[in-house]
Amino acid sequence: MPETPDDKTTHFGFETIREAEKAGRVQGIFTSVASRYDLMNDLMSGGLHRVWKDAMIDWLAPRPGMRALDVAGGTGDIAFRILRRAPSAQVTVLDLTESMLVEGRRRAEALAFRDRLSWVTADAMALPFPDASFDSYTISFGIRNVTRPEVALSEAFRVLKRGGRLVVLEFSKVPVPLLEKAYDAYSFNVIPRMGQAVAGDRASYQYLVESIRRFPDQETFLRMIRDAGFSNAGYRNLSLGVACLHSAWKI
Ligand SMILES: C[S@@+](CC[C@H](N)C(=O)[O-])C[C@H]1O[C@@H](n2cnc3c(N)ncnc32)[C@H](O)[C@@H]1O
Repeated sequence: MPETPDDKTTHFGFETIREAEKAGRVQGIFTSVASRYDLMNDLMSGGLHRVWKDAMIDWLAPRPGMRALDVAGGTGDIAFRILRRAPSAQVTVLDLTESMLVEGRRRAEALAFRDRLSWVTADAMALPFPDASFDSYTISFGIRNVTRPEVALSEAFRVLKRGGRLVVLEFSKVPVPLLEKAYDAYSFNVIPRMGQAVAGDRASYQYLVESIRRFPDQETFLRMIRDAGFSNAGYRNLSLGVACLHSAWKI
């Protein structure tokens, strides 16, 4: 029997669900965690997410006056870092979850460059921008939540100008078996409990660790980036592969 769009399935953590349900479920998770999101990031990663995000910006090397798009930009961490390096840039922060952007706008109120930010609620799979609109496209800890990452990547390619740059920060695979075991033990035993204790929400953090396990490894994701049309693609592991930066160009 032919597959209809409604029959298509995807993963929500370790659960198999219909594709059409995923965005709503993901939105529910991030609506629930929005007010504790930044605190939980520091607690879960021991502050390491800041080092990884700084490494992302180092590799991106923001330029004065650039037009930057930060997809799944949440509470603004990447956008703020771009503007600290290049205060004359224009940064659009796009996210599926309005509550995450509300937190981001609240954080931005105290910042000198707040007028250089714009905030857009939309899905990474259907960007509300014309072709060739941006010099850079960043997505940090967002792509694994998207229902069809390959669609998000082709949208990234479409909205970038020629010469534009893609940089993706995401959790990845630790290639050392013993370390991977220790990391798994921490992820599955500690993080959901921490989520319960700090944010009163175990299920969202269980989803977080499961979604990390399901995301493609470094080489597979590199192929997906090339398949979307990008050139000069490469990656750098961070903290032994716990996280990874992928970079590529539209030429
Ligand atoms: C783990 S947070 C990352 C936030 C921020 N980029 C950071 O690094 O701190 C993931 C974000 O992805 C957003 N998101 C998930 N699916 C999305 C989609 N399809 N399109 C746009 N944003 C999405 C969520 O709403 C959430 O704000």
